[in-house]
Amino acid sequence: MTVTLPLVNGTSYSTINAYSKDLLHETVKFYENVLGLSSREISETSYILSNGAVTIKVVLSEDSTKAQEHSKRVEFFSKNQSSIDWRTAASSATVFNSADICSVRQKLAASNSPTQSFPSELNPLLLYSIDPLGNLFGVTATKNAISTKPTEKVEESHKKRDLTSKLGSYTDLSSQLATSVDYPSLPTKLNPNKAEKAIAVMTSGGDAQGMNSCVRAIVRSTIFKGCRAFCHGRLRRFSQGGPEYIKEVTWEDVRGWSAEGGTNIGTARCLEFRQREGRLLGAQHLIEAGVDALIVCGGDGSLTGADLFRSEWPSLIDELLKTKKISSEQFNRYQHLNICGTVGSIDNDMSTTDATIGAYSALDRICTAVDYVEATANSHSRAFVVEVMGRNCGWLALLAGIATSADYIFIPEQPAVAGQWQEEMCNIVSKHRAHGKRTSIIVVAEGAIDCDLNPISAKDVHSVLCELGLDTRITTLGHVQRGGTAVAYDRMLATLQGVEAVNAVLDSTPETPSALIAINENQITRKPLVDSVALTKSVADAIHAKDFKKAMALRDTEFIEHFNNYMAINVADHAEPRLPVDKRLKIAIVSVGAPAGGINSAVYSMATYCMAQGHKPYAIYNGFSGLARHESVRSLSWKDIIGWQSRGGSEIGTNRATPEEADIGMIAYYFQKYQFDGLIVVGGFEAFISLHQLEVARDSYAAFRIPMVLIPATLSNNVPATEYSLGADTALNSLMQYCDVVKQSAASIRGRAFVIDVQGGNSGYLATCAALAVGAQASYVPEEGLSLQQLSQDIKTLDESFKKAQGRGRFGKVILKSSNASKAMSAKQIAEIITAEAEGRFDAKPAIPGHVQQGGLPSPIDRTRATRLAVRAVSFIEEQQDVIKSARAADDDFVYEDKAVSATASVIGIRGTHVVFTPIRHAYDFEADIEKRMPKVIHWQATREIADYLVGRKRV
Ligand SMILES: Nc1ncnc2c1ncn2[C@@H]1O[C@H](COP(=O)(O)OP(=O)(O)OP(=O)(O)O)[C@@H](O)[C@H]1O
Ligand SMILES: O=P(O)(O)OC[C@H]1O[C@](O)(CO)[C@@H](O)[C@@H]1O
Ligand SMILES: [Mg+2]
Repeated sequence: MTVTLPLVNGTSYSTINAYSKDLLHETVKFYENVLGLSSREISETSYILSNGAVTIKVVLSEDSTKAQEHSKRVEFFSKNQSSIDWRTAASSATVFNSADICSVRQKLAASNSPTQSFPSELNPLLLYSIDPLGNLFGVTATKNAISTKPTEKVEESHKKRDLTSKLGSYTDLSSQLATSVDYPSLPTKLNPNKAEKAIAVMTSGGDAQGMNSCVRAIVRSTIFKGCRAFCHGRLRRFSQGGPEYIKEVTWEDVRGWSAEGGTNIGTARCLEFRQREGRLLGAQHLIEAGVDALIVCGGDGSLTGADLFRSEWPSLIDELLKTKKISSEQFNRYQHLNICGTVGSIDNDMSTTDATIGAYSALDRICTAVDYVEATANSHSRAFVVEVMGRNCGWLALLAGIATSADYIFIPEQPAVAGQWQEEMCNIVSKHRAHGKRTSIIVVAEGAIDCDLNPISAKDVHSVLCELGLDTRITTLGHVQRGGTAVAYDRMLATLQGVEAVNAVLDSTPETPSALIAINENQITRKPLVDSVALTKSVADAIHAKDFKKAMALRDTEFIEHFNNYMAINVADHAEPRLPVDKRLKIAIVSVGAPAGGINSAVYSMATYCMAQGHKPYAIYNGFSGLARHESVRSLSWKDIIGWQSRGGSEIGTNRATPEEADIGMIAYYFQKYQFDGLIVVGGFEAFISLHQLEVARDSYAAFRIPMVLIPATLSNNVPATEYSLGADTALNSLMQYCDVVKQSAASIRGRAFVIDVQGGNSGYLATCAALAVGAQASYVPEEGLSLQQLSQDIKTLDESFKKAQGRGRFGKVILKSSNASKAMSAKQIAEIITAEAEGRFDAKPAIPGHVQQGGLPSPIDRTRATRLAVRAVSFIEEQQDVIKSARAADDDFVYEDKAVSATASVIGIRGTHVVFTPIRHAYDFEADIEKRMPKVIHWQATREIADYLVGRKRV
């Protein structure tokens, strides 16, 4: 089945891309859940965005009768489309809208419905519709009518994906059909007043790394969309100064800002704004400066203020009119305050978003500091109490605790029991010492309290440890945590959120609730500002009311998951295991492929979590060939893995050989010998192939009839069934730092560009993300290839840009070229072509970071994600025991084809807003391009468009 949906003019590429993916996913789910086709009966799924249309393709297997019948059904329906005429309507209206669906309904009802000649289970046919806001609807066509409500399943998935808050109002389809109301027009680029719109950005509260990227993205996106950009330059405060402090800014003003720490437009905490008079003055200044929309980048406090400002706006302008501070024209024009929030704060304390801009950079500073402190602590066998920021939120302390495998943490959400924490902490520290650890690291959040709300300070903890007899020091990290430049994640988050904030204010109507731009797992989302503020406040209220259970529940689910993981792995091998003896397993871990940041963290977390549960963890050293040749299996003890959480490379070695290459028979023999109950494979595409080989080999080798999970880990980020692989973030940071350095060198020379060769096999992920993070002039990736026309266009753009530079700094340029983007042209050759074409006006040099991209120490993101995925993988192995056991009971007759059994070998991945397990068989058969060693669907495609337009790159 192929469905082609024409794109709406002006709908952002990222929206369409994201929803095409959802649509494809829904289609497959529909086939599986509604029509009962198994994944094996669906032989191909893909979507293509081209020529102003998205084409969703689902090919059903020819050898399935059910599938054939369904195909006939679709074919019949397709043939009747011309008489129904909805496709014509769709192409003129450019969407399937309510009117089109109405017309299908009427015409189908009037016609002799074709459905009656088909078995009843094939009756439902789902029509999909994407409205101009990107909402996805499903409609069921049955014998006599088209049900006007989205099917239950689609409705459920609506709820799950939280489209309502993501994209503004979701109007029930049935009411739309009944009244035939038209969808609101898409305003982003079509807004007739766009040229008149003045969009201002301000940063507020404590500074945070990444705020500059956010401002840069807002300014450039605003200008790109044909509006005027303003910054509250030296204003520094909402209500201080006059309109003269709100300055118009140009494209060039924000050049190079992504690589700078802090916020260049200044920030402050403004007491006056907490009072109505302060907000009144703020309103007056905005109106006098002619600002139509305001984007605030700040923390929970700033956004609380912004929300209050929004709610008070009508009364503020009333008063300004009455007191003649503004004219009646101004009053009429500025009736509605168009305001939007992006969350910039190192504290990560805003509800409804997983991360705030700056939080991961601050975490990076903390982890680096603790890694440094570890070395001196180890030398003296000392204890260190490390105090971290976070105000009333324990996120930084919790994540730092996981990432550095700290011995104990204090966070406000889970206060220590007054009078008891001393003994508990000493107990754990002593046990760790007894097990051979020479250092003790205690992380204390600055807002740490006990359950009576008494603050617990670093000094309090220090005294207790001294009493225990430990040579103890305090390190207060302070503002170092807000220092330095942003990590890649924050630059990307800030950039994508800045772009989305501009879209949100342009989409906004007086009826639209003000948006907060959030991120949930990997997806940029919009949430109603008012709800986010209220939820954030309720966490503080709950803590204040000593309702810590509620406070914890109100933090996002990821926070709770991190907390539980920390608690579990921290008592590994010391406390009584959680599971009864008969539930305890032997679980092995093996690394396959190239080293990647986070592999050690995954092994550490897997092993410690296994110990906490009562399982026995085994490491297979040096990949499958190590096992086949040298029986390199060792059970891991707590002492073996001290410090692994934060180490780079792979302590258990790694090897590219797949089981078949290594000797699958020998591997089965050793699996049998050690009686493994579960296997975790960590690695990239070879690991993916390996897991598939093991699953297929279950047919012949009983030893593989155990639950098996792949934790994707590769800097290429090319493993199917996940949008994210461990190691990609570490690599991205290494590459980004490298780019910053050469960019600075290029800027000093004035007229120079560097062409940087980027690793990643056939995947353009690294080059694409690095381009976004550093503001590269262009990136060439294998998915697109490199045409001479595009190169020539990029040289022209470079030329224009250097002309504008007129010898000023900040104009250092980099071009990123994935090694496999072109076999014909290397980075060196491209640099030579650019130099020759420039005829002396500027030059270009190649730069090859090579294996530096594998990174040194794993980034905090890779460490903490590794922990999360490893704990989930072990839980999966536990949960799947019963399924596999009952299948195994049949022995020779192992139910190989059974869907549930085949799903016991899965890839754990992050997809959209969820951590999901995808059966390896499904991922291999339908989601992988084995020849290219790539997933079929490229999820980062949309960011390429953004990266391009933010540097003014033109596509040919
Ligand atoms: N309840 C409120 N009412 C009005 N304005 C507020 C309120 N809370 C905060 N603000 C405004 O926002 C500013 C910044 O708030 P705050 O100091 O809490 O920082 P933040 O935005 O939370 O950032 P961070 O916590 O990262 O430093 C305050 O100085 C004040 O101007
Ligand atoms: O910038 P100041 O006034 O020192 O404030 C420090 C506070 O700001 C933050 O760094 C950000 O909110 C907090 O973690 C810390 O409590
Ligand atoms: Mg705050």
